[in-house]
Amino acid sequence: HLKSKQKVPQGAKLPPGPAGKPLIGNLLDIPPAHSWLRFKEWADQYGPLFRLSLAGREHYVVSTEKVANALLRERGNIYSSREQLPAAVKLLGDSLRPLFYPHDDTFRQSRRLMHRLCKEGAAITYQSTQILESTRLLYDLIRNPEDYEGWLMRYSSGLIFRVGFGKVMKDNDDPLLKRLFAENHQLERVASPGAYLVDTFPILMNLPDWLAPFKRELKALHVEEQDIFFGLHEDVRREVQQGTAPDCWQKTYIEHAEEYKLTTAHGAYVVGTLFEAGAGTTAAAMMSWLLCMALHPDELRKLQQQLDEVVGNDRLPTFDDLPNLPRVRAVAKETLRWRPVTAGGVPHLSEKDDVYDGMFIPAGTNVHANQWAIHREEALYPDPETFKPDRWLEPKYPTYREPLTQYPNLQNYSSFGFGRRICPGMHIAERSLNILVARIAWACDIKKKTGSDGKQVEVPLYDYVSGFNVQPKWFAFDLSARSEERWQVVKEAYEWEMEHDPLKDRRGW
Ligand code: HEM
Repeated sequence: HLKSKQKVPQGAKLPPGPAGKPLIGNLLDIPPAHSWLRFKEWADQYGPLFRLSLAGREHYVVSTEKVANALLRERGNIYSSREQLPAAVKLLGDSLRPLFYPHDDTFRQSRRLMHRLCKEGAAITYQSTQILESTRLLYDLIRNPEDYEGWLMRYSSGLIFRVGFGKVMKDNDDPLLKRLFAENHQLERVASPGAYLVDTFPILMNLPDWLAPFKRELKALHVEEQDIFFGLHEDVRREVQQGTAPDCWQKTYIEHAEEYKLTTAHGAYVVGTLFEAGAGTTAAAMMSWLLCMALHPDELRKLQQQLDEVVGNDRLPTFDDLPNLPRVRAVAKETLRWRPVTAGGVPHLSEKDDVYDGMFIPAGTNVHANQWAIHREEALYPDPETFKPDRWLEPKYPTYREPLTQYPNLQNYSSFGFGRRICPGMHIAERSLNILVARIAWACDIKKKTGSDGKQVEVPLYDYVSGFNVQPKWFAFDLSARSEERWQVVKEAYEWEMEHDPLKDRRGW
């Protein structure tokens, strides 16, 4: 049903775009990494909706919030599918259903389950876990700032470990965590179109296994993924039977399974997906925030000033402080604008022929909402290359909104996608980013390093890893407690949290 009639209707035309080569189209014009930068240049040249053709497949790139909302949100009945990569689908088949077929009941039930676990009312109940894990983060970050990537990963995955499975992550070299990340890394590779040649040339799929090593690789990958998710699910199921399971997503699912018409494998997969989608993204956003602070000491100072006024010197910020900390929320929001985590957007697939603003969009088009460009639209974000939290705080900017006790917030922000596919973890992510920004800025100074020659060691503006989650490559900067008193506050909070940890007897240390 995805086949377009491919005839451009009368009065409409195809959108503009760079000219391609015969057969392969624009395939070779797309840089293998950081493609959103090239896409932004093309948007400047061709406008907010331009067309690429990749080996016979249509890829349209959207570069303003207006067009993204008009298509992906307002016409969500057409634009809510995902491309089913032939390599993945042929080999993995049914197990991908929860996330791929928007008109299939499995998809609806999966999103319903995710909503139950992650909606705002639920997210509020995870705040105490965010307080606990953020206190652990501070305690270790101050003692060993060089390993900031590891501590942020432990925070974001440790949070989901606790609320998702009732398990505690000890260190950032937890063996299960390593397995999950190795797996996640592979999955991102498989999920990026073109990673497997077979997605570009489906005919390769017909090769026998011995000529097609990628087939074995994919199968092994999926077996490992199922194995991990199923293992976690089984652990919780056993505990539910024994009456010892702590409250967690798996337990909620197991106890209410009959309300969701999902197979056990799909249910386990849905909860596993929340982990896969939520851990790396949150950590990546915070790595970019550290970069922003190292680059903008004046912004960190303003942030600390507000924190000192609202919170004082004697205690760490809590969730109750956040309505009074608009600058914390503005800084988090501006970080996601300036260095978006899913920079090129997560593509949606259209399922019906459509016309927008006189331009024809055939069924089966991959629509990319390029956040890098969306967040740099001059009219909305004047001086877009400048990191400027004030644009969310001062009435003279187009993005300002009243009242400051509520705005800025991250709800419906383009960073979290659009319409029926909008990030279900948004409420949890928003709380994580806000509380981490508040607590790290309250407790720590962040600045560029001074080299042995007495000069500042520069921090690169944009030296990012290539991959699905966009995070700065490890960089050198100084982080330390703002004072001995504040370090004492952190230590005491840490001891209190460890003592009152509801999963204390499950920690194993
Ligand atoms: C800073 C943190 C995060 C960012 C920037 C982010 C961003 C996104 C984006 C852009 C999408 C695609 C939306 C679309 O297709 O229109 C997405 C999907 C998703 N996110 Fe997040 N996310 C974050 C954190 C989280 C967390 C904490 C969770 C889980 C607790 C989560 C779970 C998911 C899931 C399961 C999907 C797939 C939804 C679907 O395809 O239907 N995310 N996220």
